[in-house]
Amino acid sequence: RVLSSSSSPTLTQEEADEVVGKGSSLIDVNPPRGTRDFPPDDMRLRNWLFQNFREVSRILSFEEVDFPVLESEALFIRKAGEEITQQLYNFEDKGGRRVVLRPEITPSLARLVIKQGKSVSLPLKWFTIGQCWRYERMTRGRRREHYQWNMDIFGVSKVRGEAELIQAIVLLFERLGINSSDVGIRVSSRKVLQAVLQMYAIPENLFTQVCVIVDKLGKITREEIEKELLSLGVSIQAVNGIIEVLSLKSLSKLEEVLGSEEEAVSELKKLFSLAESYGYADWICFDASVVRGLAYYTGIVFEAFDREGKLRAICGGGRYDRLLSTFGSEDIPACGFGFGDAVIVELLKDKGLLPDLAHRVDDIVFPLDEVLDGTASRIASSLRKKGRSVDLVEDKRLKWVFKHAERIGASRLILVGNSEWERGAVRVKNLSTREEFEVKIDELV
Ligand SMILES: CC(=O)Nc1cnc2ccccc2c1
Repeated sequence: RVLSSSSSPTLTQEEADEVVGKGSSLIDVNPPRGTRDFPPDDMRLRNWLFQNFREVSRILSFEEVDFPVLESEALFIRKAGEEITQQLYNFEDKGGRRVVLRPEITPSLARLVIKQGKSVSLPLKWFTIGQCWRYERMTRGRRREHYQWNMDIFGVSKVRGEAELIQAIVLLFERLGINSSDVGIRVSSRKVLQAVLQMYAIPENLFTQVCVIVDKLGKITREEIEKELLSLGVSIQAVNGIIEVLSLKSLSKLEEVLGSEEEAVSELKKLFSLAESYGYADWICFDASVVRGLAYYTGIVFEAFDREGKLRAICGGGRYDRLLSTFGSEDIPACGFGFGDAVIVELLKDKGLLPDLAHRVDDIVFPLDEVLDGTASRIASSLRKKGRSVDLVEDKRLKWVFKHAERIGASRLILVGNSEWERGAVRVKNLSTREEFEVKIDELV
């Protein structure tokens, strides 16, 4: 019964295998490769993070929606060479249908908006927190699932949409104790790249693939990027022009290159002006190298990063005005972001901002004599009906009960003893003041 004792630390796989060696048929107790269990401590942290996601969504007056984790594979088949579509967790179900564990949320959102059609009034602002999957060769030992908070606005074509989304992100960081000296938000627009491709007369139909390639700037070498662009038929002059413009970090320099009439420039200037009005201007900076790796972005794109440069992007998003037409529907202007549950926790750890979330209960009820177990149950039940969280403990020595009370942060210890009970009372120990007094049962609240 090695695995049952709760006091021993979790067994390593080797120890568990050793137990198997003793002839018992212990199954592999680990979750599937690349996935996580959430034991109580981890689940408290996750609930704390998700509660903050929900609170910010409420404050921005977004409505919660949800979708199946399982989706039709067709929703995610895209030809732009994105990493996310090359790692689809896809399979054929028993009905011969091609399905996937979704790698992202946005296509499901688009599907529901199309399905709801005329019955939704625009603009609509929806959010969800959902698990997303990828099937990656475990060579990189990376996770195959994570939870993502998504916020999306459909029916707003102006940069007010993106400005609202960025406020949500800033509010979330501030709620977690992160400030603009810890984290910045790089902002650009795919219309910058679009303008550059036009300057070099590169065919429109290469736009999406070029975006996916230049998104890898800083992740793979410049030679690699050049090679992939050249293989698309982009001239070496265009490649150099693209990389030169994408290294711009000043909006006025961009205006010099593209001119103030260029939509990319006017939209970005409007967004930075709105940022001043929202009061989050010190969080954002123009950085033309931001393109994001998803094929369907068409305009403003943004990503939050830690200013120490230690971590991958914390969250990211942008405008995707032409996603619905890729599913055969009328286009509706849209913008949104995804915020994963992994990098943010690394950042909080680095900044010493992880909250101390202990298991807390209000009362422990403990019969000092087993003949009082019925009475103890009655007391526990009446406290629970009043909404108090009660841990009813039996078959334990009093010493253990005191330690347990400390461990779970109980506020009160209610001891049911024969002598008190004869007087219709119980002994109550206040575990923060250490005071102890006798309380008539009908005065116990
Ligand atoms: C840091 C991390 O866990 N990233 C991660 C983990 N799982 C994913 C699954 C699908 C898509 C993106 C994913 C990204």
